[in-house]
Amino acid sequence: MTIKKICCIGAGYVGGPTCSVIAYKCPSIQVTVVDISKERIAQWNSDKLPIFEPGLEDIVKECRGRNLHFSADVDTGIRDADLIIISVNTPTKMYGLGKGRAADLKYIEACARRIAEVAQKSKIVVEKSTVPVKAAESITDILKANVKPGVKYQVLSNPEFLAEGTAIKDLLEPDRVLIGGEQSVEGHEAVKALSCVYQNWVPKEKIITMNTWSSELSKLAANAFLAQKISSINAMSAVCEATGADVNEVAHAVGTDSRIGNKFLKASVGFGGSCFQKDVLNLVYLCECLNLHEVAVYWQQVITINEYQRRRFSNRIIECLFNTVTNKKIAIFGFAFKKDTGDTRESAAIYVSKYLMEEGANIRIYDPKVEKDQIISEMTHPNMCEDKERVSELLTVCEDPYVAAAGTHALVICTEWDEFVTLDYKKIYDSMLKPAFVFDGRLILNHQELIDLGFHVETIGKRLNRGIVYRPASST
Ligand SMILES: NC(=O)C1=CN([C@@H]2O[C@H](COP(=O)(O)OP(=O)(O)OC[C@H]3O[C@@H](n4cnc5c(N)ncnc54)[C@H](O)[C@@H]3O)[C@@H](O)[C@H]2O)C=CC1
Ligand SMILES: O=C(O)[C@H]1O[C@H](OP(=O)(O)OP(=O)(O)OC[C@H]2O[C@@H](n3ccc(=O)[nH]c3=O)[C@H](O)[C@@H]2O)[C@H](O)[C@@H](O)[C@@H]1O
Repeated sequence: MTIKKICCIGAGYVGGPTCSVIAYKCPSIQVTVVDISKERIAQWNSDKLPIFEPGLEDIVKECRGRNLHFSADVDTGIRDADLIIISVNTPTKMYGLGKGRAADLKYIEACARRIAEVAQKSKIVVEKSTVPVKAAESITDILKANVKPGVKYQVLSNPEFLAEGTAIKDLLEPDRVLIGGEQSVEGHEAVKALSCVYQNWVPKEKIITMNTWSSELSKLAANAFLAQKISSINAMSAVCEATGADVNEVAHAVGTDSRIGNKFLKASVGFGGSCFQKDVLNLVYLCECLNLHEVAVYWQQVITINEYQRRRFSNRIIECLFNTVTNKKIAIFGFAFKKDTGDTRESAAIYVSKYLMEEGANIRIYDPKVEKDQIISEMTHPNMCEDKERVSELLTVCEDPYVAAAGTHALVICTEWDEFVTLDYKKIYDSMLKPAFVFDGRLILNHQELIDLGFHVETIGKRLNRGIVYRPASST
């Protein structure tokens, strides 16, 4: 079977970039990305794309209108396609059975029901969203229970491994593409058809095929291993601070062992993003449902350490600021969950800001890519705050880092944006209240330079405390 038309349901961080790259690399395939959100589709069709991702705009501009289309007409997209990619959100369930841990599959189910309702010819349905093991079976059950005469479905698992901020590079040069399918002749044919799409730019040896359940579990396992690596180094950072060891040196020593590898060993204020926490919790819930208590407890600890790290860092800020931040002004540099993205989902900055505001601090947030409305919506989300008015009293969003820092007691780095490294810290120091504190939650700044300027510097996994040196602005 040759794929000529692809429809992707879900024009989000995954659906948008993934299908843009498919359209870019496969000019003979017509790719339509559909979404129930008319607003999101309008943004994809505009000059200001709904997501910031280096390299994305150029690809969209080249392909849009040629073989890449964004449409709010979900039914037509489904009806015309040979292959449908489901790329809708699978957030953690916030109610009912499995609340706070299980993945909410209601959007996936809605897609399956819509496909069954409108499809008039056979289709390959590709599960790209991250799901618990056996979700493909549920999709198959829904499709088969509502099948029309002459229509056949094959459901494949094809999880996505892109990381935000590097999505286009990850999609153009993936470490691997994973395709799981039914172990039958029809299943193998469907796997082959999807594999042929990828072979337009991905070397064949990088396309790994396996059974559906292995593929679904591999995605959860990959994210759990990555998150576990960060929690491991963050746990070590606490030991470093208590002993005088330096977490960067420890990470370097550990990471040069090729069996361990040097990636994902950067200690931080804690991992954020829409997926690590959600997917590890999803795995924990799966293990609990399978009666694998010890395994569930093991993976839960990855989340516990992450929460501990965010709390530990925030507590250190309070302790250093003479055990009270009430009415103090604190600048937060960076609100995105990592650099090169405007995404703020589960960002550590949200938690640090929340903890400090709970203590009565005035928070001044600056992020080069996150809009004011987005920051306010995160900080006033019902899960985050009980008193919206209090938040608006204590929170200021600034469009300039120097304005954000001026007149504050402390500066807190929450995101590793490159521009934070090259700011004029002399100018910042001069504009701050003294003693002026810097809390580097990303280990990106030149600490010695800051200390020489007169700052009191605190960071993760390293003791820099030389006592508080007060230097009036004029003497530096
Ligand atoms: N964000 C990331 O970096 C990665 C995400 N994933 C997984 O990919 C999936 C999608 O994630 P994101 O793209 O970040 O989500 P997102 O929230 O950015 O986008 C999902 C889109 O699906 C749309 N949608 C929901 N139900 C729909 C329906 N019934 N019909 C049409 N459209 C519908 C929503 O309106 C939304 O625009 C999730 O399962 C996630 O775990 C996997 C790898 C990376
Ligand atoms: O399933 C997903 O959604 C994706 O989740 C992550 O991608 P992403 O969350 O976009 O970004 P990462 O680069 O993994 O960073 C996640 C968080 O960990 C933090 N991090 C990362 C690496 C590190 O060494 N230390 C560290 O604190 C980052 O700052 C960020 O807050 C995975 O890297 C992707 O492979 C996966 O596809």
